[in-house]
Amino acid sequence: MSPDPRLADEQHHLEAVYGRIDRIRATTNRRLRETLAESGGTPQAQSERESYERLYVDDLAKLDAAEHNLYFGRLDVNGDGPAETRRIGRIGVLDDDADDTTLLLDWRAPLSRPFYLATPADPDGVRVRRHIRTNNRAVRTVTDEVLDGSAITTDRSDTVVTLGDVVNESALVAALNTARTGEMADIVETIQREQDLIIRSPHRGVTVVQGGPGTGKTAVALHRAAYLLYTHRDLLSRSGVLIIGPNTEFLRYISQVLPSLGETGVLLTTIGDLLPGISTAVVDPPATAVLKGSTAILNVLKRHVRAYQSLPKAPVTVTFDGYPLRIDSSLVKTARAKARGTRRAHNQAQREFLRAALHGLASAYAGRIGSSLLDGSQILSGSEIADIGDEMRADEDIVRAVLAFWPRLEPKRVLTDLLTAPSAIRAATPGWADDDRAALERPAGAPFTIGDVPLLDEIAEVIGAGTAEDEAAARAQWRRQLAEAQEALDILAGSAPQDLEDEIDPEILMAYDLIDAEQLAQRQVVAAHRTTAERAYDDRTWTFGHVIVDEAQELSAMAWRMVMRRIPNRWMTVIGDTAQTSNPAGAQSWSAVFEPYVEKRWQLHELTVNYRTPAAIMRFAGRLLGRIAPTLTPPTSLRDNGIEPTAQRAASGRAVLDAVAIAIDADWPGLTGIIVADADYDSAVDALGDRPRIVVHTVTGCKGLEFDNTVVVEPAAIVAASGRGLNDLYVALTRATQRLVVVAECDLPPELADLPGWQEEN
Ligand SMILES: Nc1ncnc2c1ncn2[C@@H]1O[C@H](COP(=O)(O)OP(=O)(O)OP(=O)(O)O)[C@@H](O)[C@H]1O
Repeated sequence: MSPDPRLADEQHHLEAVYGRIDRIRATTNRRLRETLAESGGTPQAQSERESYERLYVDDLAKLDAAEHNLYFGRLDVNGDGPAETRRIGRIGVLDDDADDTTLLLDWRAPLSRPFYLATPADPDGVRVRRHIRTNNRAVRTVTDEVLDGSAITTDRSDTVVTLGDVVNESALVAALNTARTGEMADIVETIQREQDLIIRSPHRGVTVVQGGPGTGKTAVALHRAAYLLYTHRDLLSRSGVLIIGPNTEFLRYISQVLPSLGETGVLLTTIGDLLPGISTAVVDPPATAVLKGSTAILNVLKRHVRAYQSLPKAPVTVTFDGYPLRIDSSLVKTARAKARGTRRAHNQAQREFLRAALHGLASAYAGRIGSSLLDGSQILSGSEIADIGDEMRADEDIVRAVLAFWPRLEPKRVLTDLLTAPSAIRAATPGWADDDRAALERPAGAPFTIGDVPLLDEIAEVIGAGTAEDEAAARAQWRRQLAEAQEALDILAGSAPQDLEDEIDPEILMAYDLIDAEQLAQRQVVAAHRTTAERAYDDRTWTFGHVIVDEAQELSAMAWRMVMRRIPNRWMTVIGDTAQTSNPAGAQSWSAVFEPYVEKRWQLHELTVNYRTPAAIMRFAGRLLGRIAPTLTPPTSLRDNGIEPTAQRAASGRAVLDAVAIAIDADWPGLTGIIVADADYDSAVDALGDRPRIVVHTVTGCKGLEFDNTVVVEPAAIVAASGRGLNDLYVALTRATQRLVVVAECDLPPELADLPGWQEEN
């Protein structure tokens, strides 16, 4: 058989593309070297150099990341105009010839869209859609789909015709059958119609993507991030895109997808890591999680903060100018009323408290020294009394004594004070049951949990503070940065309808003003060389341009408040499956989550095809869905690989050991995941030792991940371990792309009892 001329044709084009990429790389490398060789200059010049350095390094990283399978698709189009060939790649590439010829169209460009949407029934002008597989800069295969009956089909056996709703079917099946590596791959070559509609959705509010396991929700969310960054580059490169995932293992799993699409600089984080200065993966017990996750905790936090605004039990005496003065309950009460009357956050209102208390002390002092000998009336003027108040402000002892009744607060300290003191909990929870109070309490020295992070964020709001680290950093930098801070304050004064209006005189700035100014200054001036993601990560008050939440069903109501604070424009993509919720404080319905924030202005999209789990496995897993969420339909598996799932009875006490032995002995191709209840995790890891291509996960840790083969250990233990045990089992059973083996010592749930190989005990 003669060589396929299409291969030579595509190879020729591929070489033109890589030739151009190599030239871009050489130029960027040269510029980087030149920038690194420069030194000295003003701080401004240095900062600019750092920006350029970052830009060049980023560009090089993007070229490297997109190198693999850079060119993958081609459309031969004959619409109304002349026939046209469009070549589609992971990133767009223009030639450096006189016409800037398009060598590759970016997959996100509108002209590329028919690659994902065209069908024989609706070809949209496309005559032939071609898939090009390359490896190491060489074209390996070329597959054509002829979409228009008039086209002359090349006489090759790999020509397939699009079937039903599935677009690019042979490439899709090949992608789905590829062995997993433990890192998620992009799906840019085979995005399906229902996925494309979400990825390119123009909706500017909350877009919710609900779909069963394996329906490509995560893939869709990541490609939507890439699409939005491409389409709204100016806006989103300044404000940033935030992706929130369930745990760091999951974030690691998905971390390469965006770089492979030429996008770096998106901030990926978990709820436990979202607040600057704290990082936690510790999970609360279920009863505690429910209490901390519900908005009923808001009043508890507010009451607890108000408890710091205290009254002296006995008068405190301070000395001014040799005269003893009393800080008593009535003086503090008056100052407290003034401070509360500002309706500002605790730390911000401290200034008014101090002013009012010093005014009270100054008046008392004036009463001692300035009363008329004739009638006892005050002979000092109001402004003289104010001057005395100012003098007192310079007296550290007086200020310290006054501020004991309105101390400056810091979120971690406030929360720790609450959770570790039964008396504080009791005072802040009137009407609560003692069991609930006990569930909130934790021993001194215990670490912060994921459920604490939204509480810390909420406290930071209530007291009007960043985290301690922020503030310490801001104070240290303040003197050096006053000039920039002042400039930023002007911006603040000019743009923000905030309650700082009356405080832009630099002479009377308090620490919190300077923090805001400094943060703004950092944003606008000083840190120009840091990426948007880095700046956003360090700043609690950063607001993003777009936020994506994956496994969103796991977020509590309090976690949603924290997320919403970071996205005031509410432009979000939220993906999840309420049937997979394992957090007892997580979501049962999307309307309950979103209506408080956007009322009816959110859109729901459903994905219905399971690209991951073969039909034979889904047959069993789907039965559990009937018990978890009878109204949801299990997704339809795209593939049936002919491998039946099986179950094996383990000997007494040997379920974990048998499961590990099975995984090792079977030596299946690809990646194998052993999924166990939390309590069995350590023994499974010990039994496995260090094995390539076999990993152990807990049911919660495997969320969002997938393996070619899975061994699910002791379903009864998984179900019994939590109130959402059935959901967890459903997640575990749907992780496999090829085969599933269940190993159990106890009886299986009835839905699984007819798994091939399982022996009921007599
Ligand atoms: N159009 C597609 N082309 C190729 N592969 C796809 C496509 N859509 C989904 N996949 C693959 O299917 C698998 C499941 O996708 P993904 O993890 O995004 O699903 P999910 O809905 O987030 O699942 P879960 O809820 O179970 O975590 C992944 O391997 C993904 O790459």
